Amino acid sequence: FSPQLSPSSLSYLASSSSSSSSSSRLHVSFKNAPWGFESRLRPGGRQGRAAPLRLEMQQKLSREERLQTGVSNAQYKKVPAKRIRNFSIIAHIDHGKSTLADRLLEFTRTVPDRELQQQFLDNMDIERERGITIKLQTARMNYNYNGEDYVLNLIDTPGHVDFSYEVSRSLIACESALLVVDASQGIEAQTLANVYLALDADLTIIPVLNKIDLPGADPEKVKREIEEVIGLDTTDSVLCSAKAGIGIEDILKTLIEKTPPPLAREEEPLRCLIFDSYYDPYRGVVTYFRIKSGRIQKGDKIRFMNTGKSFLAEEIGVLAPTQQPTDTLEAGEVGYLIAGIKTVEDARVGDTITHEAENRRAPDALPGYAEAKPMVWSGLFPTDAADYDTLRDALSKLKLNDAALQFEPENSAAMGFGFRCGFLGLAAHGRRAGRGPSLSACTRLEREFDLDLICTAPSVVYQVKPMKGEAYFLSNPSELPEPTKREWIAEPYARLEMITPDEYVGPLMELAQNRRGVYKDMKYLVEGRTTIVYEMPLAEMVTDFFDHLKSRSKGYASMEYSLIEYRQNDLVRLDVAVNGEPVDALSFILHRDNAHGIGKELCLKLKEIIPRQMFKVCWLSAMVETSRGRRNCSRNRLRARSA
Ligand SMILES: Nc1nc2c(ncn2[C@@H]2O[C@H](COP(=O)(O)OP(=O)(O)OP(=O)(O)O)[C@@H](O)[C@H]2O)c(=O)[nH]1
Repeated sequence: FSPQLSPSSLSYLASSSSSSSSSSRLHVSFKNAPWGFESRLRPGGRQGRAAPLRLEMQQKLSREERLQTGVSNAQYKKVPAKRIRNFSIIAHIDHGKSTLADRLLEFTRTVPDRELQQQFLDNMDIERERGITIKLQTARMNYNYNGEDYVLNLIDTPGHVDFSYEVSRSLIACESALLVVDASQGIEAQTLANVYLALDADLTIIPVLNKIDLPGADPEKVKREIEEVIGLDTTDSVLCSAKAGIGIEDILKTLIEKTPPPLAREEEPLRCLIFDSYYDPYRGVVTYFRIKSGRIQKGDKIRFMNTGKSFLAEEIGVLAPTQQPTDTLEAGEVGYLIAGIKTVEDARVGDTITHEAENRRAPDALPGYAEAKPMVWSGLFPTDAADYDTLRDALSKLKLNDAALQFEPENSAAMGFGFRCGFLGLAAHGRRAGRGPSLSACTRLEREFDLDLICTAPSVVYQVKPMKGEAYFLSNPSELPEPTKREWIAEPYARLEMITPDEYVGPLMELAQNRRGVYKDMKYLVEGRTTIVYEMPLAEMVTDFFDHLKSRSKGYASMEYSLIEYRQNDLVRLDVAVNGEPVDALSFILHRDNAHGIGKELCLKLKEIIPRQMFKVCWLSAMVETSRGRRNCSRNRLRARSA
């Protein structure tokens, strides 16, 4: 323990899987430690006996230090375009994408020591703890095959559907994709969604059947499933175990032989596709790009074609996987750019970089650019009002790194001052743990900025047509005009695809039906699995749909969704009043048919949660709009117990 560490700089997270198990662990991380180290406290004694804690300390090294240890093959080598292979790894969550990426880096000796940091590519703490990839990371590998030097650019994609636009941009930057499927589980919903994106991007798909070391693995069955459901030929598929390091060389060989090399278009005007960007506090925004045509040089004056902003290319280079500056990069290569950009909003994923000079400028941008818009909104309030400024600064900092994050001040009589924040989507990694959609952002705020926050229930963006004027989008339910002042409300619908073992089809259909789902399609897959398609309001999915899906299917079903359109519905606003005063932060919009039941349930919950007082403090009621005004929906008002 370093003397600089005060108790307040120490935060810990206890994660004990079961109290009786000797594997229960206490994770301790030191916030202000000079070179951040992690320690694990493990019960040292036998099961069930109170015993002194044993302390294991593992010093974490920085990336650079890590690369200096052991032998590395990461030095920048220029090779002609015909010996470059740009590829991605696509998979359903937990099918082993990051583990495989790790193994590839290790096998090509790009990252020398595997023990030092597992899953090099998932480099954020939260991701490592949860084992989920949030941000893209790319890595350049040198590999000698048949006596020739090849460069393999791995573009890691985010695993979750919320990032499907980012996934699609990463895929466009590649020529092939390794489709990793868990050989003990088979195809899952996200496998299909990712394959469709890869097919849209015209990629060569190489099936990789992972986890063949597991006793339950049945690669032949999964191959049949891939052929029948996706229609891919599996003759060239590779069997591997990323964990045990089996089949890695075969993957590299297949990758080199099957992936088409990028087109050599050095003489055409410069066009680089941005597939990722992040904010570095010391260097500004770092942009990752793939050069589709032309050549970029350090010191070039460049232009981002969709935002119209111009910058000077102060530094360009490759990611091997640490940044290695170079002077020039040519068509087919993947690299990074530092150009004094202040926020990631100026270097958006999907934008095209070209030269600023008119005679060198590309005539048109690469297709497919879109601006990421937040789909799920939630209120964030600091539990201590004095933290309001810290929260605002923290959100501004997060925004530097997340172009889709939006926030605006919100003032609630009950909660005080806070912010209404918009996030990209449902973020299954949050729901997995049974928490709200903003978990990832919330956890980061709490962890990195030492804040204690209250997050309100998530809501979606509605479309409202007032009696006078144009329809507009509304993210804050408390701003919904009165029933007499509006014509209609529309809500976003998503196409939902669930894959499940046959025996859970009934419970899952019932779940979808209860959530206002409209049945669309059902198909039988290979050996006892079924895919069911519904169209469902997004609002019905944002809260706990995923948890219910998992519990009704005992964890076996998987889901995937994509937004389709806005549809008008009989929607109303439900206000919650405590002691007669409506609490605006608790307002939400829902279907009229559900209003009574949900309002009543909410009142009962609040009755339990609100602490008892020495005097008659409140009655709780949920009020629902009717065309004539408001109606109290919990008929027998629930009286909170007075002392
Ligand atoms: N037995 C076995 N386990 C594996 C293998 N590959 C990965 N795993 C385990 O599967 C789990 C998930 O692996 P990840 O590599 O994190 O999966 P991922 O697809 O990157 O997951 P996300 O980042 O959440 O999308 C981890 O516990 C791995 O140790 C394998 O070949 N065999």
